Amino acid sequence: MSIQVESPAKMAQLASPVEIEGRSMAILYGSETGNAEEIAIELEDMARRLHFHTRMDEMDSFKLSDLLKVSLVVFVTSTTGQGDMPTNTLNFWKNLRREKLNNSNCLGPVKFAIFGLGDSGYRKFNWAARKLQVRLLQLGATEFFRAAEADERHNNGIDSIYLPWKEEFKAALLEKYPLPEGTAPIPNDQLLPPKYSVRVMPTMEPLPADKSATQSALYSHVDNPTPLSQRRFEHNQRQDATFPAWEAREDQGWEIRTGTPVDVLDKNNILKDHPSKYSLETTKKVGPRTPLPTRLAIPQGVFAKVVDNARVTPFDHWQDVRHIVFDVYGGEKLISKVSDMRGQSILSIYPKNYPEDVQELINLMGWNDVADKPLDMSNKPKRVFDRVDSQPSTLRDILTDNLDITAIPKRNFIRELTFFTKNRDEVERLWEFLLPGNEQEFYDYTSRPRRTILELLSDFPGVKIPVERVLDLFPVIRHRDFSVCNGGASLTENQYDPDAPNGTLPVFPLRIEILAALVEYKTIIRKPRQGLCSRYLKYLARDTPLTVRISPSRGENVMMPLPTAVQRPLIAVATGTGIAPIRALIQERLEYEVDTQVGETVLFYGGRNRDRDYHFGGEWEYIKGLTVFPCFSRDEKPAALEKKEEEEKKEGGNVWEKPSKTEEEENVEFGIVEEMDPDRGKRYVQNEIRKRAKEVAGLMRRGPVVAVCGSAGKMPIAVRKAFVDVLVGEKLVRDREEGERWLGMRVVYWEDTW
Ligand SMILES: Cc1cc2nc3c(=O)[nH]c(=O)nc-3n(C[C@H](O)[C@H](O)[C@H](O)COP(=O)(O)O)c2cc1C
Repeated sequence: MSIQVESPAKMAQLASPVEIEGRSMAILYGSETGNAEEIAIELEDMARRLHFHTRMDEMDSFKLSDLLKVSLVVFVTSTTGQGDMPTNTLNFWKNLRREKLNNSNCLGPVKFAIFGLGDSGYRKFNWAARKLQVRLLQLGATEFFRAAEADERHNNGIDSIYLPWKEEFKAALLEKYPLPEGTAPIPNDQLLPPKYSVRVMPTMEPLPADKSATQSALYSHVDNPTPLSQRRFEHNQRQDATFPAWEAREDQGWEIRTGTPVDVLDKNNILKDHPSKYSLETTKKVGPRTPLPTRLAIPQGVFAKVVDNARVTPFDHWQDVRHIVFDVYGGEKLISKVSDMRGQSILSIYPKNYPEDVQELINLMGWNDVADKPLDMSNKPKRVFDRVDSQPSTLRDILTDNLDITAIPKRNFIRELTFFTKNRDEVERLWEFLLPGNEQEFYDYTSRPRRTILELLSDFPGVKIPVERVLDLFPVIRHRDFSVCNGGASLTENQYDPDAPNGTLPVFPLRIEILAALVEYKTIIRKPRQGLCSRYLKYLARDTPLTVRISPSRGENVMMPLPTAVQRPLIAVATGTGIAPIRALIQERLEYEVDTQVGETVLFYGGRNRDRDYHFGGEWEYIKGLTVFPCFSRDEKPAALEKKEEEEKKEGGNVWEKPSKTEEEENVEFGIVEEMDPDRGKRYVQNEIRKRAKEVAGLMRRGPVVAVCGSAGKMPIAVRKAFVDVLVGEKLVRDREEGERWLGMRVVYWEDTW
């Protein structure tokens, strides 16, 4: 295939869309982890090439009245929670649902199209897109093109539906909005002008080379209270300053020990279901250099300081779960806001890239001369935050704080790279990934092994991205949300607010705790995979300052334990780190004990092994009115399991076994089928609920609050079925249908799963 390549030097000759009256498009997205945003970016690129004047933004940044100002609106939204709208659509959605708009036909002139992203493993498949579509039609808007519902479970994921939809959509646009004579669509192999503007300002001298090294060394340890981690702490001095020598040595370590690497990590839950295959065996003795603890000017952000960062799972356990404690300085306002959230709050953390990764990218791109000079960013994405110190950001700063250089590369990114290499072989190889019919190759190279942008760029050394394009090309780092796991507005001893001017009164910081399961695993790529946030949290040291955000639990069915709800019994079901919001709820209820009769609490906790993942298990016996039924799926047959894991190890851990059980058998074991014998399956929470039918039915009669937290997928479905089984079995209702109605009307049923 031969492709005409623009050399970077000729970048000024860009193909610009022409202005055509009555040809404008808004592309509005709702996204939690970036998939919908990525599609919105692609659709905008397509629309610009068809000479539409475009505006692409999160739904929440768009006013309802602005919908009337464009020729077309394309909505791209994922579904989150249990059929919920994504967080960055909630304001827009609230406005759209205002009662006074009913029957107003206020969106009469609006033409729209919707693309939904979902996962058919969830009961409410693509509900966000469906709800949005229904409401827009109710308000008089017209659907310009058929809606699509992409399913992540499809063979090629979202693309299976998206790619053909996009082609049809493009054809419909050209048909209904024909271009004037003499104007043709801009072909895909011509570069469009950048959307954002970045310019290196030549004035500032580069920072001294060792400045960042000295400062970050102060923060390069994990502070754990356990004796083992104490030993780690003592050894945790940087031993080798020249990346990547030390880490690379460590990485080779695990590969030699485990034999052949693993090549498949493409199924949900695979890591959890086959921990011995994918988890890393060693714990590193030396942590990498951590990013500078500079704080970011995040809107509604508050200042926080790390108080503790303790691993709560044993070191030889496959999963590193952290209990991380922060002091948050938000003053009276924050304290009252958190009290209002009543044990259901979310802490958002903004992770950063590590200095060695940033330096590697700078080397690869040849940016060493400009990396530490200030940038003029007159137009930048909203989520590119400045640092609090108000110095102009440098390229190194934004690569550290804002741009996700270790994300899995998406199609847009690869397509743009074709413009920035002079090497024709590279251009052809990059294009190969993008050609129709090559979706599998693209997936095998990117998502399957979880290859990062940085790794892709080192596979294509001819690619040199101009600094002016960085904001257009790299995805922006997304914050990660964690359920706060302590309740009550717990204040710590008075301290001085580090942000306040000298001489002001001491403040009481708010203590906020989270339980974070770090994502670390191996694939065919030699270097272990680590989530960006996991890596950041793993080495987050005591006293590290950072900016965080605290917000109420999302979703439309958030259950607030208001005083009346507190008097009801609570049936809590938690698996693994799902215990975090439940612990917060339990602690929050205790706050009411002084002047209210708090209802009793029953907790069904599900884990694998009592001695490995019974998070906070030691705390329960001290809580009045709480009964706990812990169940551990792997404690029952340790010998058999050990044997199986040994066998997996001998095979080198690289063979993806077909499940030995059929879906139906798995469902029986998992308690999803009706009328099963609770003693037949493993010790899962749903089986335990059936086993305790009498106690559960007793609580059900009293209109309890039911809270189910943990992994999404089969667990919440199985648990709900178990509750219905109990209602039927204990003759509270005649049949399952009535049981479902009971749960809907007589119980406050809250799910928080992920
Ligand atoms: C915590 C969580 C909850 C989800 N809930 C649903 C759901 O209720 N219905 C659905 O169809 N998909 C659900 N999904 C699947 C997402 O919609 C899907 O992964 C999508 O690609 C995410 O796109 P985003 O990155 O733009 O948010 C859920 C995914 C997660 C992680």
